[in-house]
Amino acid sequence: MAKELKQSRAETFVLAGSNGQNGQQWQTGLSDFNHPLGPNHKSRMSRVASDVRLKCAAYVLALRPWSFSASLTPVALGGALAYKLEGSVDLVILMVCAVTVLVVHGAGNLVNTYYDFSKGIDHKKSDDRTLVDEILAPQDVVMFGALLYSLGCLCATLLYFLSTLRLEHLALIYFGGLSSSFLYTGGIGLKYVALGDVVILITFGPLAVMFSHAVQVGYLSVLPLVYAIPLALNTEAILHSNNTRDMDSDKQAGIVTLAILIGPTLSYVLYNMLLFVPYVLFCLLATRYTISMALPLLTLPMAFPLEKHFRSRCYAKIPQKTAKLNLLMGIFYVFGIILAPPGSLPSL
Ligand SMILES: CC(C)=CCC/C(C)=C/CC/C(C)=C/CC/C(C)=C/COP(=O)(O)OP(=O)(O)O
Ligand SMILES: Cc1cc(O)c2ccccc2c1O
Repeated sequence: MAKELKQSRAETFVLAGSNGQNGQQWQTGLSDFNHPLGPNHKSRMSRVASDVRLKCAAYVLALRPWSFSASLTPVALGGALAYKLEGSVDLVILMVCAVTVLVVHGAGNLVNTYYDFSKGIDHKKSDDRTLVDEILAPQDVVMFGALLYSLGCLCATLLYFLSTLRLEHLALIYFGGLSSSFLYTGGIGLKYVALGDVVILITFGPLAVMFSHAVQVGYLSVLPLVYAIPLALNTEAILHSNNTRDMDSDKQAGIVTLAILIGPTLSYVLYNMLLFVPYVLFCLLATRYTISMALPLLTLPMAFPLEKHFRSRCYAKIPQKTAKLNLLMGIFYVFGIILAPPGSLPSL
């Protein structure tokens, strides 16, 4: 009985997100009576189909796709740099690289879901309630995570055959990204000892941009590391707002994050720095090198309301809203690089 209740709660939760599917299900149910093999056959089929759909929706929700901009924009940036500074971009490599990074990021989110739940950090009011609300079982999350890591390794192997990058360099960056995604909450759990911010700054910034650039051009370069800085700072703003929001519950659970260490006032100062320093960098690039670097400044009007919400401690949807800003800033940054006149961008 309790199990049925939980399942129906999970179904309601998932269906609530699937715009207007209910009406369609009603229609399917009525047409069951006209099925040649009898009403039960079709209704069982449609129940199985709807179960599969619900399960798939639950898996997608568990990945927390709102955060995917954080891994897609550095891949696009690495590709744009390769195109602009080296004159080449292979769209197949770009796509495979995007899938590789996305899949490792998704797996990292699942590892985070599993360990936060097993350590009692996620609770009824948490953002991530996949396991708390029993939408999926812990074993489902483990299996899905393992599947994504395997898919990531398959994609990395494909990249080895598509790109001229040396195996040792490809493996170094790929397994660096993979182990960061696991160790963020798994194993030693870097997030729980205030090192999560460093992991995010490195993996979603220099590492991912360098990976995307290297598979395009076939060698490692320090240039992508420099270009990654503005975007990495903005991505870290997503995590820092997340950790500031969760400060009290994280403290209660006995873990330490940077937000807990510095307290709410300095957290506000840090959030502002992470939010606005990239704009200062874009201003410098636009005035000293090329005006196309001013394109990301178009997102500035989105940043001010975020600062205001943070100041008034309305943290509720700040990580998701910062992720939206991150996506737009990344897109404009990439276009700024693509549209820059030849030879106008800073190179080392
Ligand atoms: C270079 C290559 C090949 C891959 C890099 C791929 C990436 C970007 C991996 C990073 C994976 C990673 C560290 C994921 C963790 C994601 C994360 C920050 C989850 C949020 O954790 P919490 O701070 O617990 O947030 P919630 O409170 O919302 O659960
Ligand atoms: C779920 C989640 C939550 C976050 O706060 C993130 C912040 C930066 C990068 C990725 C993030 C993420 O995947």
